[in-house]
Amino acid sequence: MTHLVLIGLPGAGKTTVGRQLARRLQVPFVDSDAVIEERLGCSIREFFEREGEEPFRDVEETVLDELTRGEPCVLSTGGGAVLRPANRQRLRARGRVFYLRSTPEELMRRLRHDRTRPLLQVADPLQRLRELHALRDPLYRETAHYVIETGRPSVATLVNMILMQLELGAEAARGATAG
Ligand SMILES: Nc1ncnc2c1ncn2[C@@H]1O[C@H](COP(=O)(O)OP(=O)(O)O)[C@@H](O)[C@H]1O
Ligand SMILES: O=C(O)C1=C[C@@H](OP(=O)(O)O)[C@@H](O)[C@H](O)C1
Ligand SMILES: [Mg+2]
Repeated sequence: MTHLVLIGLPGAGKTTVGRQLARRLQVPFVDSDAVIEERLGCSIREFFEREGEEPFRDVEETVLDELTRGEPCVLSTGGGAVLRPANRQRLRARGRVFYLRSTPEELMRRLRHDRTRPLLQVADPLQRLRELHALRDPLYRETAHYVIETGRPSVATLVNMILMQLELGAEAARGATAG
């Protein structure tokens, strides 16, 4: 078992799907944002407002490095985990990475009433999600081993889709060894 890493924009379902996936596999679940908040002693939103984005990214890089060296787990990341090249390389090299992909419109529907996402506390959050999508979609794709479209499927179906991809990957590896 290696680290199973979930990446994607805010609202993609990284935390929700990750928790269920870990339960199904009976492995530990870690959300890097929760670890960061514990370390900061305050919410990410408060830290963003007080210190700005770069100090947050520094802590995020350290935490992601530590977690991907540690015990294998399902690791749900924050939406900006792919911004730094070092993070992209480490996540891809140390785990199997799943990009939970969605449209900005669907993400907006999910996060309409959510006030915990610092990057979306702007006058036009849908426009912000569109910008983030345009900027980051190539970075998520570069980092991921698998892309999972999350528009319609329920959380339980998404978990099954991920498990199926893992099983197919394991079969292909067995076939390569046998052949
Ligand atoms: N596949 C899905 N279908 C419908 N709602 C979802 C789905 N995945 C997540 N959600 C909902 O969207 C919101 C954001 O999910 P969350 O797991 O916090 O996303 P992330 O960690 O990627 O930012 C939550 O209210 C969650 O219940
Ligand atoms: O997209 C981003 O840059 C961020 C996403 C957040 O996590 P979620 O993707 O779980 O909202 C959190 O890490 C921080 O607010 C920054
Ligand atoms: Mg999350």
